[in-house]
Amino acid sequence: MVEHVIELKNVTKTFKNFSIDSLDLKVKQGFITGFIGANGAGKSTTIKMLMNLLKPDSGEVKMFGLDYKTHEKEIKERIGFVYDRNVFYEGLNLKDIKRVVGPAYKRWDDDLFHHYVDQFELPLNKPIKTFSKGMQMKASLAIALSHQAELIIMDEPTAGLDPVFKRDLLDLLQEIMVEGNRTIFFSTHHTSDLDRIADYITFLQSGELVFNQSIHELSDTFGLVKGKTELLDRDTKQAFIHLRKTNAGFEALTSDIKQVKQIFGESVLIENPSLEDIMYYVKRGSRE
Ligand SMILES: Nc1ncnc2c1ncn2[C@@H]1O[C@H](COP(=O)(O)OP(=O)(O)OP(=O)(O)O)[C@@H](O)[C@H]1O
Repeated sequence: MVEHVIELKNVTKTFKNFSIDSLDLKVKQGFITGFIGANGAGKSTTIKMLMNLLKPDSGEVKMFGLDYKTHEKEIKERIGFVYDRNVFYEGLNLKDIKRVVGPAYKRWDDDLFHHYVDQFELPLNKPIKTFSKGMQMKASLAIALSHQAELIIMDEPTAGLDPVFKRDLLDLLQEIMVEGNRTIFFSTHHTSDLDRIADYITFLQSGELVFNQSIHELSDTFGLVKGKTELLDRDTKQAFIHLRKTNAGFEALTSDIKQVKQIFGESVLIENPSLEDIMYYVKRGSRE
């Protein structure tokens, strides 16, 4: 069994006004990894390369240790790609989909399909095109689970969902992790989703990987530092990715709590930043 279900090595993809440059990324098997980054950071482009919907200009994409060039069918069998825009014929209902899609997968299980359709409270006889966004997401997830996908890849699954439905979906994702060695990799702008369920966070900015770390490692390294403005000078400022002045003094992000403790001792307050704080300060810091 491979430890990393996704492995990108030196992946480069260049568009006219954007590029992903030498991206190295490993996603661990058996965990939920959240994929974050501002609009246009390259998340969808990366996900498309994982799905072989887009080919890198150079570099290597390995899924389950396998290459699309030689093992496309096997890889696709093992991945469930979940999105709201259903690629299946929109006029079809779930019963038709079972008939059409099921036989395409070696490990398709009709009983499982009915189990999830029941659990997700989806109608079997209504055309998919009449489904709400949330229902389409669930339908897509039911199909992925019915062919027993080991890796579930989702591009912004919670976008546009109401808070109750969203929570429902996140609970579901957590539930399906209990069964076996599944891996979930999904992009989102809702960092609170990740505080709730993610084990690892992959953060992309302008096509570059900022970090790919466990939530625990993040809270060990990143700190939100608050203190009096008098503490700041050219040297001490170096400890921060970015800082902003507030009415009360300054607030700044560090990726090296130890160093901040050495420099400032007890004179500053160090809090645990939210993912949103980290994204905000890293983005601002990169503009300096
Ligand atoms: N086929 C393409 N041709 C040219 N440029 C493209 C193409 N696809 C994506 N881009 C550009 O690549 C950049 C990254 O887009 P991408 O959709 O991967 O970002 P994202 O992180 O998913 O953004 P969002 O969070 O807004 O969905 C954008 O500037 C986009 O305009």
